[in-house]
Amino acid sequence: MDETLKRYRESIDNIDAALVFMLAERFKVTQAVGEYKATHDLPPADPGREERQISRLRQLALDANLDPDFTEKFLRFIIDEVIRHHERLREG
Ligand SMILES: O=C(O)C(=O)C[C@]1(C(=O)O)C=C[C@@H](O)C=C1
Repeated sequence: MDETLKRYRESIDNIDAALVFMLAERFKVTQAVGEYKATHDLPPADPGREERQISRLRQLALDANLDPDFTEKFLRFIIDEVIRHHERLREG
């Protein structure tokens, strides 16, 4: 394979691995949050918190030259999955 393309792909593979590890850590914490919410009778979703997260990350994306709409969609996708996990924990 072309050496340049091979080097780019090695870098992509490292970045993808880091993303998986970071997501695994995030879901570890949100699992604990879900258990806390379920035992303290707190609602699975907190729309105010989500609004603040999205607004903050949109700004960070702009600073980093990343598409803020893409960033919001990505975060929304993750948070929606977290809320589904929280709902399952609440149902027991
Ligand atoms: O911070 C919380 O309360 C969470 O449950 C975590 C989290 C998130 O994944 O960031 C998920 C659901 C809430 O609506 C807000 C944020």
